[in-house]
Amino acid sequence: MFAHLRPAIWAGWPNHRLCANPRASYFRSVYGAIVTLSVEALGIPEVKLITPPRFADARGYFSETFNSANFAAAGIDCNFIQDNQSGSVLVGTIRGLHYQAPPFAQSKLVRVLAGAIIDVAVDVRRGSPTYGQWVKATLTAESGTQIFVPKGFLHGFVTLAPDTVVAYKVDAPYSREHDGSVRWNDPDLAIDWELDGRLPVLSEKDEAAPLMTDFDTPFTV
Ligand SMILES: Cc1cn([C@H]2C[C@H](O)[C@@H](COP(=O)(O)OP(=O)(O)O[C@H]3O[C@@H](C)C(=O)[C@@H](O)[C@H]3O)O2)c(=O)[nH]c1=O
Repeated sequence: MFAHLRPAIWAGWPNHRLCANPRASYFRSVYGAIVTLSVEALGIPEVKLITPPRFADARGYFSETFNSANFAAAGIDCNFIQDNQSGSVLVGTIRGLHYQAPPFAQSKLVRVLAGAIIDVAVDVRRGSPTYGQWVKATLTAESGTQIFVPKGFLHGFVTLAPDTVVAYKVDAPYSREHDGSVRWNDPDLAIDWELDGRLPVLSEKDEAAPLMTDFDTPFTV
């Protein structure tokens, strides 16, 4: 009699990256929903890929996109104090590579509300064994996957779909005086933005950002 309320398996599942990771901590309920917070370390282990559970039913789904206790238990213990959102009209819009210097350094928890991005985090912690290395992950509104970028990393993304909306939490307030950037196409970083020959859409600030060789990082491990 309640067949119309029977949960549907969430169409955004599976996320192939997590399926491929035998250490990922997830399982499915009898209804097919993912019921644990999944946290996967990326190539630089301080950067995490996170998939919160989604509970699907005939209406759609419900998801706790952030729960401070559950995230802290999974190792992401930040006091997020500001929520940001940006909308990018065109495919191939790049925002980045950005940071805020101490004492306004920010950890970021990034997700996509509409469309899709490739998100990039670059380690710029002086003395880090992975200094100058970067990781990237595809985030989509459909999958609900998030990326955690700690302090000491440059952050940027490229949009893969028109009208992409990105939301992120930060644990320090915006400070124009501490805002900094490094050039998105720095030759030493050589980030593959997967632009397929397209020219990116950039802000004037990002177009004129300094190269890594001229960047005196304010971060140490
Ligand atoms: C980031 C930020 C910007 N602004 C203002 C400043 C400016 O007038 C306008 C646009 O700022 P931007 O050009 O820096 O916006 P954007 O290029 O989207 O900057 C963002 O890029 C991504 C990749 C990040 O990681 C973020 O931390 C942030 O740096 O918004 C705030 O008022 N508060 C904020 O927290």
